[in-house]
Amino acid sequence: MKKRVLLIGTGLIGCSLALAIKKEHEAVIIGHDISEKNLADAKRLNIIDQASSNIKEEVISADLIILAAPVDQSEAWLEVIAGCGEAVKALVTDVGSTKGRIMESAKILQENGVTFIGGHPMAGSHKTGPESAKAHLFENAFYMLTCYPETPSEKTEQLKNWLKGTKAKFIEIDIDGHDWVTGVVSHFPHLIAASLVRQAENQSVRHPLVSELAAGGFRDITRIASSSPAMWRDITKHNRETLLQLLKSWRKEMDVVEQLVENGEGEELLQYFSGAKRFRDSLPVRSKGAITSYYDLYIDVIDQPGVISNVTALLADHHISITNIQIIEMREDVYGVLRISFQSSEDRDKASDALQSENYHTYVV
Ligand SMILES: NC(=O)C1=CN([C@@H]2O[C@H](COP(=O)(O)OP(=O)(O)OC[C@H]3O[C@@H](n4cnc5c(N)ncnc54)[C@H](O)[C@@H]3O)[C@@H](O)[C@H]2O)C=CC1
Ligand SMILES: O=C(O)C(=O)Cc1ccc(O)cc1
Repeated sequence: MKKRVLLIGTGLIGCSLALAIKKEHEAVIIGHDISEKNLADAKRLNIIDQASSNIKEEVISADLIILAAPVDQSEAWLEVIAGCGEAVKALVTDVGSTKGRIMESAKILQENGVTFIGGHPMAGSHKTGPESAKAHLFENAFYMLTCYPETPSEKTEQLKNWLKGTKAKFIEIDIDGHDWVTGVVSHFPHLIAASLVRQAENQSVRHPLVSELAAGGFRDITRIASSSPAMWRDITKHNRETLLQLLKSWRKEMDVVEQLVENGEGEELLQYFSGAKRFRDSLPVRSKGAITSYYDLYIDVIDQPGVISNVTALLADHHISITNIQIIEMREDVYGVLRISFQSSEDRDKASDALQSENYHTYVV
């Protein structure tokens, strides 16, 4: 008999996992969601095989349960699963960006002999829902796993086997370590990106050029501020302690910066920026990190009606999806530049080949 996977939350991450599981396993995937639309889209796109009709029965008959709703909601689902008692035989996991509270709440499953292993695939997008899901979303990305000291290692291996189609790099990490590291490299940068954008908005009333000039690089460094506010609300609530500690140390860092600016002493400033450059330049270039990278391709285009739709239609014909498109400069009869972002370097290379074969001039910066 085919194994049964119950996916609770048929959004971007849940559906991407479902697609990756389907590549490697002959399982039946049952979806459940409070959004009728997302559930229907997941079914229409053949990501799930069926929508759940009786959720308690599905919990009991599942071999694997994946909680892929926002972190606050996944906590509530743990209680529903615990309520099904010892009849539950599934291995249970989640995809939440934070682990402390989830792992604490999931302890109730142990009383029924049910294994819960926390999961966090460290890749995503600012898009949501099943239509943005991709089987290769997690390829080469880190996939953090958190266990209890008593979790049998064969259960962890079982989960990795279920998820092998993701082609992610699994890392087992302790719960506090997870929330600290992701706090530093993902959650805290999100707070700062949001506050930078709000600062620019506040200052834009003083000078209208602020918005104009915030295009380009400012948009790039604040890109993550455009991802789901509801998701980040929940992450911030769940990783509160880490974020408060990081805010304290950031304030100290800002005091140092303020002093440097006030002193205006060249050598001190040079040392500060050199230190930042040194550490940044030492970061691995080719591996994926906590914040999704986008792969940009630049295309020279002349301003003629329909040029953008020609480019996007060509890419659609080659089944290449784009994550963003921006015109950098375009005046009548003058060459402009289109910047198109892709989710992988493979997509970017395919796009470049397709466009060059139609005589477009493309380049990577
Ligand atoms: N978006 C990203 O880049 C990443 C997100 N995550 C985590 O993945 C989880 C899901 O995020 P996404 O897939 O990006 O969001 P999404 O918005 O695409 O999907 C979430 C889904 O959960 C459903 N949902 C909400 N409340 C529910 C409930 N009570 N019961 C059942 N379904 C419910 C929503 O209707 C939606 O279909 C979050 O916990 C997030 O922290 C982890 C890694 C990356
Ligand atoms: O939008 C982006 O670039 C991200 O940073 C995606 C992301 C969001 C939340 C996570 O827990 C992990 C990855």
